[in-house]
Amino acid sequence: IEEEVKQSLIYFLGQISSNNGEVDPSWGWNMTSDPCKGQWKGVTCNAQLTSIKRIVLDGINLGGKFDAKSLCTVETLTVLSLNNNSIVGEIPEEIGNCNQLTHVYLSGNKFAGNLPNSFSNLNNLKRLHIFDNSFSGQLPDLPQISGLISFLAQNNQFSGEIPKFDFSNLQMFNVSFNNFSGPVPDIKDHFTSSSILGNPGLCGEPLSNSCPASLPLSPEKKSKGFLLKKCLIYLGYVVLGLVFIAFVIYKVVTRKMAKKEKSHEVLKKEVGAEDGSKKPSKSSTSKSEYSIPSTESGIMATPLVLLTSPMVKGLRFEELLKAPAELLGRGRHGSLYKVVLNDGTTLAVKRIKDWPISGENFQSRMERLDQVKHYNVLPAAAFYSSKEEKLLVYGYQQNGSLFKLLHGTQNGTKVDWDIRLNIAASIAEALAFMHGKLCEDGIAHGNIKSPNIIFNKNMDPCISEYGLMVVDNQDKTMAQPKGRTYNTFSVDIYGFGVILLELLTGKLVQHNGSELARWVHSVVREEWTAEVFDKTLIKEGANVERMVSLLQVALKCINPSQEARPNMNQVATMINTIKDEEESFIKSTGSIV
Ligand SMILES: Nc1ncnc2c1ncn2[C@@H]1O[C@H](COP(=O)(O)OP(=O)(O)OP(=O)(O)O)[C@@H](O)[C@H]1O
Repeated sequence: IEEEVKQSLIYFLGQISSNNGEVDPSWGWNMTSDPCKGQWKGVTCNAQLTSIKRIVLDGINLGGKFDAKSLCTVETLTVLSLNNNSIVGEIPEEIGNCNQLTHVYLSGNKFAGNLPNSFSNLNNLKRLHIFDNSFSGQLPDLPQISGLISFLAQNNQFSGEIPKFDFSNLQMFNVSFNNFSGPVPDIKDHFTSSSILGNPGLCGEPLSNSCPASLPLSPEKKSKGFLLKKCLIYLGYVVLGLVFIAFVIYKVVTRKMAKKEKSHEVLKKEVGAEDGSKKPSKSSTSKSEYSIPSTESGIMATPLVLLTSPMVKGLRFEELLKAPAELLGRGRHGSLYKVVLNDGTTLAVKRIKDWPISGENFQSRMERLDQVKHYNVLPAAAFYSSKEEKLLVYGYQQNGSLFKLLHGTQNGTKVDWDIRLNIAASIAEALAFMHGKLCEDGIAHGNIKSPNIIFNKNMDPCISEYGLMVVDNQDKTMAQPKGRTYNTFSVDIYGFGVILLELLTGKLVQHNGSELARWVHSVVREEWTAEVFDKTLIKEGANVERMVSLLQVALKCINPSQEARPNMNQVATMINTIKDEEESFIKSTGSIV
């Protein structure tokens, strides 16, 4: 664990313990001990002891303030539990930086003020329990967090309307005894009135006081409203007119520019043809023989497009092509190179050939993908596109892939059940998030498999190459009725199901997983289910019931009929339930947390 992280956490504990920053020495939080080796009270880490996952400091008389900035230097924190203390003051906006948090338990304290808006950015959050405090003001946009399954905020002073949660996804919900007002949202199929009681300003079913019918407008108000409406309509016409004029100007200018560029390109081509040494092509001698070979004439039809990652700031295409490159793999769709830049930055560059996608479509696809970020999805840092090839630039991740972890020869690496379940849950969450955000754009991953799950510097799993493949014929799974269009999203779900099978059986995947799927089906049919699981899991004493539950999720995902497969949100919820069961089991046996 980095020194900076330790220092920040010790500061956090000092602030939250009391007002004078003192830390109880018997809790072991000091610079000379390791938070992950059981020496820091209430801290637990991942199985490799490389990153902090949980901080649980319930009922130990903490009476200071909550310093989110120092806490959130721990990027990997998933569980924060500070129930039943006397913590005072507000929760700062910086809590939004702890974006790995899945469980936040702050009940029974003296927290006051608003719940910051940044809470709605915690898109991995599942359980938020803040009851028995003095929070006030309106709630942030919590319904934006699609995976939230439990929200308990009773006995506070929250006001305003109750946000429009998707109550069918919530397992627990309680906002009773606050100052909420307005109509009660439609909870009746999911929760009883006890979830909303004690809010004098609320009205409507299932409460006994019905909401007042909206009052008719007075004539004066009516005419004012009419005038306003008229003004807005005229304003709308003016804006539309302006947009149209701007569009025409834009078209004329871009057409002129395109003409100019074309002639420029032709000129460049001619120069290139005259002077072969200027071509950064395969045969070029000016370049290291290990650099990325280019199949093209060397004319850069389009420049390298840099996305929002700071890693490639100011990088030029020539520099990328000239840098020493090592071929890491040659897949079905292209090759992957490890490239080291002059300043030591290490990149992974994927070169895709013959992708029948127009430059414009490719560009807008990449730009859209750049807007959708998830901690467990590796973002592209830059791209290059020409007719013949596309290059995608990522940060190089040195910790290998899931394929390597499961089937590699790293001697003695123990991939226990806890690690496997956490990998499954993180990937499911990330894929559900991406599917949700990119559903309308029709951009699925297209090639989900264990070599495309790679580990970042914290050893957390990341999905790589999202959206790089438009699914082709070979990727289609079997037994689809003829003429039916393929849904790339459900191809991802099949791919994810095969990854689950790999995690459970430890077996290698061949032929798109169809053989492994057949074998698993045959064993399960014969009711030898336990035979399916990886022997190391059985030896470790992993809970067979929960392994069977995960196997059932896998079998649902690889259902030959696309329509019968669950969507990624449902898959993530099922796996999270298994994980929750595992966590409460661990809690009840007292081994962790
Ligand atoms: N950003 C990265 N950093 C480090 N290693 C990576 C990165 N991206 C992919 N890899 C690893 O490099 C290897 C080769 O990747 P490549 O994309 O060529 O293989 P592939 O995904 O099997 O091919 P294809 O997708 O074309 O079928 C894989 O084992 C993968 O785990």
